[in-house]
Amino acid sequence: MATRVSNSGRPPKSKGQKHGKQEIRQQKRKREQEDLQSLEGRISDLDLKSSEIKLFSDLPFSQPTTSGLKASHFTTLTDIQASAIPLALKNNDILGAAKTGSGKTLAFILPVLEKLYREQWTEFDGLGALIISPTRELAVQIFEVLRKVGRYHAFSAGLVIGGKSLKEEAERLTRMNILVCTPGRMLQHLDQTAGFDADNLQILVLDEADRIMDMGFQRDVDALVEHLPKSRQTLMFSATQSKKVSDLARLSLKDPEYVSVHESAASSTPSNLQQHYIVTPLHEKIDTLYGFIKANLKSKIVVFLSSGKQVRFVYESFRHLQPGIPLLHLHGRQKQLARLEITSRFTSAKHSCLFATDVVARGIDFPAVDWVIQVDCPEDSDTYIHRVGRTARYQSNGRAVLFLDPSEEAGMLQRLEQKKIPIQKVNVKEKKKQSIQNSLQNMCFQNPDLKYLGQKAFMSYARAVHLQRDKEIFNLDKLDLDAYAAGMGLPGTPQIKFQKGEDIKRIKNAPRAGMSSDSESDMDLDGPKEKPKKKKKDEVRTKYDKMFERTNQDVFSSHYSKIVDDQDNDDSDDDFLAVKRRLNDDDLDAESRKAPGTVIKALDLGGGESYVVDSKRREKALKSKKKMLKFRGNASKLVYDDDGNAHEIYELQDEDDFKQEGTAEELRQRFLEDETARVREADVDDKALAKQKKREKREKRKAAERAEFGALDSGDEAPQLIGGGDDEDPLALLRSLPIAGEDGSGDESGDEPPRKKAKKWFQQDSDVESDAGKKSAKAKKKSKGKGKVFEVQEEPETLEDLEALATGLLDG
Ligand SMILES: Nc1ncnc2c1ncn2[C@@H]1O[C@H](COP(=O)(O)OP(=O)(O)OP(=O)(O)O)[C@@H](O)[C@H]1O
Repeated sequence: MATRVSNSGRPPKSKGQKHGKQEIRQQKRKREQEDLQSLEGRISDLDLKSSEIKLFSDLPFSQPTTSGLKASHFTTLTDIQASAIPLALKNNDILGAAKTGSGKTLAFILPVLEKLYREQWTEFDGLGALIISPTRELAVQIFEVLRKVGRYHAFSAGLVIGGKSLKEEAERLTRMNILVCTPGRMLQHLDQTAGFDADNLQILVLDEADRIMDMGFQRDVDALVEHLPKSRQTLMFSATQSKKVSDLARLSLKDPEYVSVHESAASSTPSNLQQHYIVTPLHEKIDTLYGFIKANLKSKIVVFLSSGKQVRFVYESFRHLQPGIPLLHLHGRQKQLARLEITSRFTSAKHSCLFATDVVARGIDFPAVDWVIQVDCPEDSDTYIHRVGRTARYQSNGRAVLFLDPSEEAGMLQRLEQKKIPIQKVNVKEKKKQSIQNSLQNMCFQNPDLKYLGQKAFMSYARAVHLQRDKEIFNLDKLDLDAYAAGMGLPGTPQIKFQKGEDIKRIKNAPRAGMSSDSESDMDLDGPKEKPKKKKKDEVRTKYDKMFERTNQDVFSSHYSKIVDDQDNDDSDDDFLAVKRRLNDDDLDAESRKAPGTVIKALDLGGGESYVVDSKRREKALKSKKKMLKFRGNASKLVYDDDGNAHEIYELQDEDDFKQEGTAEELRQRFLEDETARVREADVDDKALAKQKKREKREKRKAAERAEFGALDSGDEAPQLIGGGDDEDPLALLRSLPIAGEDGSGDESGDEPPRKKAKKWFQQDSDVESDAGKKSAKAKKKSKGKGKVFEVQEEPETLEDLEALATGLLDG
C-alpha cells in the first residue's frame, strides 16, 4: 500500500487519527468542565465560620494552584490567609489588615489565580487581574511570589514598574493576563498605550493599600480606577489600615468584608519581635549608630534614616571608616536597576548593614534580618510598625531599636502606646560608646564632596523635621542643630531658611510627606530657590548692596550650583553632567542610569577620577582636556580657626550681624575715614624714607666725584675734557666724563650712583684694557701692579685720601 507523503514530509493523518485527537481534546475539556463544576461546588459549600481550615489543602483550590503551593513548600495557612482566602474565593471584596510578615501576599495572590482559572481565562481575554504596589521593590517581590506559586498555571504575567521604554513595555502589555504594577506607570499605559485596556478586568488588588490610598498616590489611583470596570472584585491589604469610607467609595468596594487579624491581639506588632528605644541626643546619633554596628558585626541590620541625603551621607562616611561589615544603601533617588540589585544583594547577604529610607519600610521581605534600627524618628506609629516589620517575619525572631532625641521621647512613646506597641527603654553601655566626630571632621575636610553631602543631609533633616505634622514629637527649636552639625563633622552649621508661607500642604500631599525619600524632590534647598525679594519702588540700592549680593553669588555659587545640580541631576538620565558621579562611589547607581543591555564604561581621567560613560560622544568629550576644563571647579582654600575648625576663606556673615554694623552708607564713610588716616600716616613715613635715600645718594656721588677729581689731579692720565674751560670747577668737569653704564652696560636701576669703570689710577696701563669695566671701583678694588696687588679696603673719602693713595701707588 502506497503511502502519500505530504509537503511537510509527515505522513497525512488518516480520518481515524483525526477523530482520535479530537476525541482526546473533547474528553480533556469535559474533564476540565467537571473539575471546574466540582471546584465551584466546593467553594459554595465552604463554611466560612469553620475553624477547621488550617491547611492549604483544606481549601478548594484548582490543581495548578495546589501543585504550585506544594512545590513552594507551603502547607499551613497563616491567620490572615485562613480568614481572607475563603472570603475572596467566594468573590467578596476584602479589606484586610494583618501584622507585618504575616503572609498577606499569598492571601491575595491565590484568589487572583483562582479567579482567572475559574473564568477559564486565556491570552485572548486580555488583562484579567491588576495588582498595585506602592513601590517597585515590593512589586518585584509580589511578582516573584506569583511566579512561584502560579508556575503550573498557563496565564501570562508581567511587571510594569518603568525602567524600560514605554514602547517596549507596551508591546508586551497587550498579551498579559496578570499585571503587577506601580500606580503611576500603569496609569501612563492606560492613558497612552494603544490597544491596551482593562475593560475585562476581573480582580483588582491593592497591596499596602493605606500607602496607595494616601494623599501622594490619590490622583493616580483615582485616574486609574476610571479605566477599570465597576463590576470587578477588589482586595485591599495592609499592615496598618484605616477603613476610610471615602477610599472605599472611590474604589467602588461593594460591601467589603473587613478581615483584621490583629485587632483583638495584644499588640499591632509581631510577638516574636523585641522592641527597644534609646534616648540619644541628636548630635550623638551617628556615634551611637557607629558603636552599635561595631558591636554587631555578625548581624543583618536595616538602618532607617529620614531622607536619601541622610542615607547617602551616613553610608559614604561609614564606608570610609570601614566598620567591618558589608554596607549597602537604598533610597528612592537611585535608579531602578541599582535598587533591585541592592535589594537582591541584601536579600542574599548573611551579614550586612543596609542604610535605607522608607522606600523599603513596607512589604519588603528580606529574609533573616536580625535588627531594625530607626536612627531618625518615624513620622507616625504606622511608619514605625512598617519599619520594624522588616524583621521578625513569619515565625522568625527579630529585634528593633528606635533612637529618640530627648525632645521626641514623650510624644513618640505616647503614639506607640496608643497602638499597643510594647517597647522598652535601654541604655548604651558607657564603655561601648565611641565618638567618630573627629574622623568625620577630617573626612569632611579632606573630601569636599562628603562635606557637601553632609551639608545637604543636615538641611534635608532639618527641613523634614520642620515639615512634620506632629509637633508634639517634632520640634526643630528643641534640637541642638549646631551640635548636630558638629557631630556630622561639618565645619559650621549650615544656614537653613524656611520660606514664609511655604506650601506645606503641597509637600504634605507628596508621598510619605516630609520624611520619605519619595518626597525628596520637594526637599530642595530654600536658599537658592528663594524668590528674590521684590524691590520696593523707591528703595535705593547702593553699590555696596549690589556688591554684597554679588559677593554672595561668587563665594557660594559653586557650592550652590553643586547642590542644585546634584539635585537636578539625580534623576536625569540624559544630561551630560549626570556622568559626573564617580563609578567607584556607587557603581550600581551608575549602572542604573541606563536601561538593561546598555554598555557602560568607566573612564579614568587621571587623578584617580572615574566617570561613567555610556556613549562614544560622551567618551570623546570626556577625553578632551579643553572640554573637561569647564567642569573642573576652582581649587578651594580653607583656613583654620583657633579651635581647629576648617573655614572657607570667605564665609557669609550672619545677616543680623551685618545689619548691626550699620547701613551701607555708614560703612562706606567709616571705610573712607579709616583709609584716609592710614594713607596719611603712611605718607609721612614714605617721605622720610625718600629723603634719607636721596641724602645717601648725594653723599655717595660726592665722594665719587672727589675721588675722580683726585685722580685727575695726580696727572696720571689726562682726561678728555668735554666743554668747559680751565676756569671751571674741576669737579664739575669730572661730572661730565663718560661713566660706566651710560652706554647701557651698567646699573640701570637709577637708585645706585652710576658705577664708574675701574679706576685707572691704581692700575697698570697694560691692565687697563683687560680689567677695565670688569671690576667695580666701588667694592673691593684689586689691581695688579708689577706683581703687586694693592687692595683698597675703603673708598677714599676725601681728596687728601686719594692723593695719599695715589702717591703711595706711584711710589711703590
Ligand atoms: N503559609 C505560609 N507558610 C510559610 N511561610 C509563609 C506562609 N505565608 C507566607 N509565608 C512567608 O512569610 C514571609 C512574609 O510573608 P509576606 O511578605 O506575605 O508578609 P506580609 O504580611 O505581606 O508582610 P508586610 O506587611 O511586611 O508586607 C514570606 O517570606 C513568606 O514566604
